[in-house]
Amino acid sequence: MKGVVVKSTGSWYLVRDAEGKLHRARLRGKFKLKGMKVSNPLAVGDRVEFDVETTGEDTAVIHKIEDRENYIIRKSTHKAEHAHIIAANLDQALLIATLVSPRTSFGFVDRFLVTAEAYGIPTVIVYNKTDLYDEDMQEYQRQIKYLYERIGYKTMGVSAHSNQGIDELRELLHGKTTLFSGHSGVGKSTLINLIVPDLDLKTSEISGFSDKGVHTTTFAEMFEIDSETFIIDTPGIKELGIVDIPKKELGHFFPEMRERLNQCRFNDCTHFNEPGCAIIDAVRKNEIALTRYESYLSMLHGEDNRK
Ligand SMILES: Nc1nc2c(ncn2[C@@H]2O[C@H](COP(=O)(O)OP(=O)(O)OP(=O)(O)O)[C@@H](O)[C@H]2O)c(=O)[nH]1
Ligand SMILES: [Zn+2]
Repeated sequence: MKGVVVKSTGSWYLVRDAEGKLHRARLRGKFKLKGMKVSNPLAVGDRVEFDVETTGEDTAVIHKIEDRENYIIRKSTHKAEHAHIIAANLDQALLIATLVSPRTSFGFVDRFLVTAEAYGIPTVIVYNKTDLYDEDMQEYQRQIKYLYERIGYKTMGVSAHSNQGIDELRELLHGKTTLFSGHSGVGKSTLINLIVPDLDLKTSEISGFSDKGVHTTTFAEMFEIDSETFIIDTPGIKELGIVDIPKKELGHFFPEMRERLNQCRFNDCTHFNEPGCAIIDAVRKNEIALTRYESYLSMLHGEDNRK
């Protein structure tokens, strides 16, 4: 039978078959993945082939993993040189952000978008909590929308509290497997609860304490909206995992820079202070947003502005 992994604890898996039935499964023997050092052979979203049998508590045995269209990884907590696959075969990622309580920085948004570009995952930026935005903030949000849509990222405003934009959000998800990401407190759980029927995710009141270390053992999970629409939630993982991008390639992951890279005087231009740089020129002419260029420089210089 064929199925999709909807939950992975590392030792056993929950697999959804084509009819929507769930099977508790384990992996047959040892699996080696081509060319990758990973601490977990199988992740949420993986498409597998399995046999139904009864072996103790488990009712299925997975014997084949299909090649992944894409995947996101983080460094393994166990072995430094190993990667841990968080989720696989994503159609899109939603970056949930807010302008207030807590405000999401451009640095975080841009870093997320760069990682998504590197993984090849289309991203939509969703500003939640619009019910809290006053007129100035609404205007600010329109500017942000313009800024990001100009470079190809769909941006929308929603409110889980007043239901604004929720129908449009449902439409966006339909027929796709979508990863929900964003800082703690932006309203991921509240939105997922609103969208997935019969689900009761714990939503937390924002406290003054940071959640360092609390979530580190939680695993990604896939929720079914209907037979062809799924949401993947990654508790405690605010970013899109890790990618190592060489400095001289960083510009390729900014769409508005990508299209201008061949216009720089020097082939190996880092767009920092080189003469004849088409990127710096475009920033001066306001064709590239200053906040985007600032995010680029901060990533180029290895600053961590994820906070
Ligand atoms: N005003 C307003 N508050 C919201 C909205 N959506 C969520 N909240 C509140 O924001 C707080 C955090 O929401 P959660 O859904 O727990 O946020 P989360 O992103 O899942 O946070 P973690 O579980 O820590 O990752 C809660 O108090 C929610 O009630 C909204 O649209 N408007
Ligand atoms: Zn340049």
